[in-house]
Amino acid sequence: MNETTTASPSRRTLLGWGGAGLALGAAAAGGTAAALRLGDGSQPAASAGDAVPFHGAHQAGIATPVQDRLHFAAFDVTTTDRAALVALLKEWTAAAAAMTAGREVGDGESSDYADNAELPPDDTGEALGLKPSRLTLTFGVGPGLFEKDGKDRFGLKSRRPQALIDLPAFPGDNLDPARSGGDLCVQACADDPQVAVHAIRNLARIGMGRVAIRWSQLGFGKTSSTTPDAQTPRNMMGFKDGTRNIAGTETDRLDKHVWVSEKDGPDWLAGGSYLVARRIRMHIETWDRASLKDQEDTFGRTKAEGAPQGKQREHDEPNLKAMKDNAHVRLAHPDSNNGVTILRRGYSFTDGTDGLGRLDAGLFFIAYQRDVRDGFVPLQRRLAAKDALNEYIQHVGSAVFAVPPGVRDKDDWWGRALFA
Ligand SMILES: C=CC1=C(C)c2cc3[nH]c(cc4nc(cc5[nH]c(cc1n2)c(C)c5CCC(=O)O)C(CCC(=O)O)=C4C)c(C)c3C=C
Ligand SMILES: [Fe+2]
Repeated sequence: MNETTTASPSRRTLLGWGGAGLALGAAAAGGTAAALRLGDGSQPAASAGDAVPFHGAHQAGIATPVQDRLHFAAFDVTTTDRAALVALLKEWTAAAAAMTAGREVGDGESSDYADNAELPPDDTGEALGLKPSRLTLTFGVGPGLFEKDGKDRFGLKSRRPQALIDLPAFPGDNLDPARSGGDLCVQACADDPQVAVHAIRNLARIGMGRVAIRWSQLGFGKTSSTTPDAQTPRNMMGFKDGTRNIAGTETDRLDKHVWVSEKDGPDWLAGGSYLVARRIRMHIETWDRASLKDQEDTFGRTKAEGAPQGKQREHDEPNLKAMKDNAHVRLAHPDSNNGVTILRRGYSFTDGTDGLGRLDAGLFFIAYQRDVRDGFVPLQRRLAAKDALNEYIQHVGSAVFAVPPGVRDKDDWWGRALFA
């Protein structure tokens, strides 16, 4: 698994080192960043400025510790040329490896480093001087890449995973097509919002003429944790969110519930996962008028401590029968769903106010799973039918992506096995 490295030179420092910086960058691209940067083989301790290695068996940004900020982008592929798409994915991979290591895209931002001062710089520059900030870039492919309007656009139709279904409609959905779907996605997570936004902006810029951003979502205040020792974050409803999630260290549970195995197929996806994203709007003003008792009954947990109802401490084992029949946690718990378990990695969002003066705020829900047909779909069917939380939320955006395994080394690239 990808580990966080402690040495965290800023982008400018790396440039300042000149040749040394370039040599370090090349080594990072070879997958030895952690060892080189530490130099002593010791285990790294994560902190907010660090770099998370880009190369590995699985993509970073799934089981790796959750960062503070999100910029998620879904892209439409606008080119019809398979070779142009492949070239883009190679360029994206090189740029992603550089940015996650805290380096600039291509030759950099300023004309000092560009080949030709008459051209725009390779990097837009706003992350210059900022630390890597644990930036992870996680890449996925949507159903439309395989087939759209009955057309096999890139000769990939036969390679579509059976589990990459078009999600069914759920009761209560009010999905906006302009905030749903996408042929490709990139999930950028970082501890500094400017680093995450810079990454998506530069990928979009590289993709000009071949892809176009369909929709994107900024997120803050992570609403999940893959590191159970850390304090559990709270969502916009004021409740601890992520108490019972799969931890990044639980390799058995990750293998069982998150990573696609070789026998699941298809081959190109082994070691990858499936991502479901849902933009879930909260009716904040209604929630804020609900009594504490109603709020706690809605989730089946206490607000202050986050303990399951009838228990004292946050991490006490829930007694589902102590919760109301329609409590969110009771309905979502694996014991109520034949063991169904997903890895949640969502973020809060606030996108100003709507035309009626209400906050446009909520949860940008992200879940990773080994098969959406045994993960998000049955869970959401149950929640959509019965969840007390439905009084206060509405799903307004939706997308599903297959997330390939990790990029192995500097010769590998996002989607290589798919296009092979
Ligand atoms: C389809 C899956 C889920 C959706 C959609 C969903 C939306 C949603 N959840 C919260 C807040 C909380 N969820 C909590 C637990 C929880 N939620 C899901 C699944 C979905 N949630 C699961 C599988 C679980 C874990 C159940 C368990 O094993 O006990 C909690 C409790 C704390 C925790 O365990 O994380 C909160 C709080 C909101 C606000 C929301 C939509 C806006
Ligand atoms: Fe939930």
